[in-house]
Amino acid sequence: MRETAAMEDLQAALKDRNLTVSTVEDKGRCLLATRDFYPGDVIISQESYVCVPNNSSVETRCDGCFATSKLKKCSGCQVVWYCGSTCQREEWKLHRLECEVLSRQEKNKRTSVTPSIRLMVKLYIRRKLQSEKVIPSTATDNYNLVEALVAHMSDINEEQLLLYAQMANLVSLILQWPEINIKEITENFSKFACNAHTICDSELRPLGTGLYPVISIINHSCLPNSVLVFEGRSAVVRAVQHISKGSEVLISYIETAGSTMTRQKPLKEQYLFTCSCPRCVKVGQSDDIRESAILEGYRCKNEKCCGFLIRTNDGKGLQCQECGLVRDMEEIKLIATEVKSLSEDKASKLHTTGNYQEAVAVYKIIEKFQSKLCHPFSISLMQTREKLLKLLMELEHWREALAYCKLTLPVYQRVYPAVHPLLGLQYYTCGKLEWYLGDTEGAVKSLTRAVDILRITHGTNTPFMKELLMKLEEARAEASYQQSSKDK
Ligand SMILES: C[S@@+](CC[C@H](N)C(=O)[O-])C[C@H]1O[C@@H](n2cnc3c(N)ncnc32)[C@H](O)[C@@H]1O
Repeated sequence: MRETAAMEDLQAALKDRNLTVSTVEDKGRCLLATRDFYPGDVIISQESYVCVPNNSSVETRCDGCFATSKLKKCSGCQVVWYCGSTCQREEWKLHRLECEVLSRQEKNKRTSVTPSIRLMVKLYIRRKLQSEKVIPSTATDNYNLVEALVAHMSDINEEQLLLYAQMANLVSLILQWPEINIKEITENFSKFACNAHTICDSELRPLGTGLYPVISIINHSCLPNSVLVFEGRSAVVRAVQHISKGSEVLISYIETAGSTMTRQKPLKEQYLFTCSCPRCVKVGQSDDIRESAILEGYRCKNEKCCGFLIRTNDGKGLQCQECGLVRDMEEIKLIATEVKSLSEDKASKLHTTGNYQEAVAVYKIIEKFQSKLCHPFSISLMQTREKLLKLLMELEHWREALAYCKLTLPVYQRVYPAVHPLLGLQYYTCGKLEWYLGDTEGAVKSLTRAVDILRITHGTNTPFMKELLMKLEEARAEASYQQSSKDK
């Protein structure tokens, strides 16, 4: 009864936004558009029901705004950090109770309060405060919406279930509420796994985790018509394609650059479904096999040939489908083992310990090996170049960074649709580097491309977008000044 009323309230609230919740075979609930939406339109935005920053022993963030500087620990619980009194005050209604329960824990046990445990503790505190009317509830902000989320309890494996049960016990020990239901907390951990969202900044760097129960009604597609971005802690879904009235709103839950098998793995493991979007239904078809071999396979022995390779019938080699040359499997394995050991044992350790110069040297060796091993459009080669780009930017080696950025762009253009935030952000990086290096014409081109994409995915009102638009204006003004000087 209570759920029906909550659902009716939600439908009424969504009606004003030209949306409705429906159900679709094999997917469960879904969000439908009741009018046409166009690229850049905000479909829905929502504040989190609860959220936590990704605090760890190496990095801490403010609980209110996720900032990393000028942080002070809450003097009560010594667990939660704030950047100042504004954030602390805004969070106090909820943190007051949390502070109380965390302070009861022995000091050394407080370190076991991981972000997921905190998220659950906060969920229960918010539910309590809403039921006691200390915090107001609305049609889009109430615990009934959390109750309606899918949990997939019958689909998760024993090991996972045991882990959730142990975590639920810990939450119960922290809260020490007599009415607490461990089975329900276990189920809520399972709900977090397939419904919570990673909160990112405008450049898609992860900051925290949040539960947005209305946004969680949106299903996945590897070729989505919408994108989820965050403005501070608010989740905003924008159309990236024309969505006609009656169509389902779809976002992507995963990194969509990758073969069908690569994409299906996390969807199956974390979200417990087999995707049948227009990209996934092509699995096993010749186009799909070709694309997988290009993105995740090896390059032709002839360095001038861009063909893709398929395993020979005897399994001893890989044959180029363009020129017919066969590459020996043993030779491939040898290089692949070298790359693996360099990446895992050396490069990433150097990177995480801040030895950027040495990390660059090792990643350059890896890149050389991968260039011999992988197809020019290979995703792993692109990821190595992406790491080199980031490291070189840290080291302020702008020219080299730009060269790597330019090498990644053709792969970005191939693996992402024309309007994708990561493609827009890569053009932005390219434009900034060109601008620093005095290539005004190049900067205008790249920044224009970045704006064309990011104004659709990110809107135009955030500080991030305002800065990008200002940079483009400056670059354009400089370009026209240079042109007029040439004309004189
Ligand atoms: C965030 S929820 C989305 C809303 C969900 N359909 C519901 O009924 O609440 C994620 C879950 O929805 C289902 N789902 C999402 N996208 C799907 C898709 N493309 N095909 C099949 N199931 C999907 C899966 O069960 C997944 O674990």
